Amino acid sequence: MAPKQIIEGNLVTTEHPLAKWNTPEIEDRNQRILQRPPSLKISGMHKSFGHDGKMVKVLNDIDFTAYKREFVCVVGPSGCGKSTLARLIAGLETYEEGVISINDEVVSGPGPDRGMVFQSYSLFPWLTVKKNVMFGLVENGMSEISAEAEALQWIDLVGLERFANSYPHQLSGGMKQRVAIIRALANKPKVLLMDEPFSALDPKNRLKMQKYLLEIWKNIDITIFFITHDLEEAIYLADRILVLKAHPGEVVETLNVPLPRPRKEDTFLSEEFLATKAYLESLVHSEEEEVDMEEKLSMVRMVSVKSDVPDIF
Ligand SMILES: Nc1ncnc2c1ncn2[C@@H]1O[C@H](COP(=O)(O)OP(=O)(O)OP(=O)(O)O)[C@@H](O)[C@H]1O
Repeated sequence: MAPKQIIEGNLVTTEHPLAKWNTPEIEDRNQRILQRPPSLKISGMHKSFGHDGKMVKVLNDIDFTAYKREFVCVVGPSGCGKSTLARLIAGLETYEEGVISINDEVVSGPGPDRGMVFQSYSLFPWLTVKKNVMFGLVENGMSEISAEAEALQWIDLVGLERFANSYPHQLSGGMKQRVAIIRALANKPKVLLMDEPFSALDPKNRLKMQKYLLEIWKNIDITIFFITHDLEEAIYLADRILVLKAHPGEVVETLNVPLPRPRKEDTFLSEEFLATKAYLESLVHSEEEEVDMEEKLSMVRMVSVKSDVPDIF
């Protein structure tokens, strides 16, 4: 969907397709977010990986700033570098050019200012829920007694008090992800990086977890950088959505979500929600079709190289 051109007299301006949903209240909220101190800053960042002896650029000139207590979702076609971006911010990968900083401190490796939650439940299976949450606290020098008291408060917050002494295999997927979230949050990171954390859950539990996360986020001082394939999830959760394209991964748009908060279940049915989804689909899926076509063409090229195998299709 291209921005609409508006012609007034001799003046030609372009209006964003979602402009009509950007009410003064939403604009005001967005402006207030942009005035907060930057929490995560990515400037001129480039990342390449070696493939078949050649370096292939995966992320190209990424510039993005997330502000304190902002909820940012990242969407884009498969392979556009979403997970790589999360790993770079986490300090698990190195990059060739540019700078990533958290609260003005340059990232040079993993650190306690960033918490991580991934799709696979990364809990220690040999530790109880309580010990899993206590783990990082004790590692960071807290006494066992204080860490236990702190862990129990977090466990309470997500309604798992009855399961404090259970092991991960005794929990449902949603419960495990709640533990993974509080385990990351207990260390009081500035930024919580979440890579498709709910994609293994069924739709009902996924919605429940999205609500939990919004509730937790509302109550603590944390910036969330959340990667998802699910456009509805991104719209429901985010203040802003970072849209990437693939080959190489580049920023297509940073979209202010034109939806008021608090968001409820009927948010999913609102006109502005549906308009935002249609707009994002036009950005992400046209990209995906292009990628598919490129893959199909390269397969055609592969089979068309003089083959002795008879064509059976
Ligand atoms: N360690 C690695 N070594 C080589 N190439 C890699 C490595 N990690 C990622 N890539 C490549 O980088 C590109 C981006 O991968 P990445 O997993 O970041 O994309 P994504 O957008 O998260 O994909 P998806 O949505 O399918 O999870 C892909 O082409 C992938 O093959």
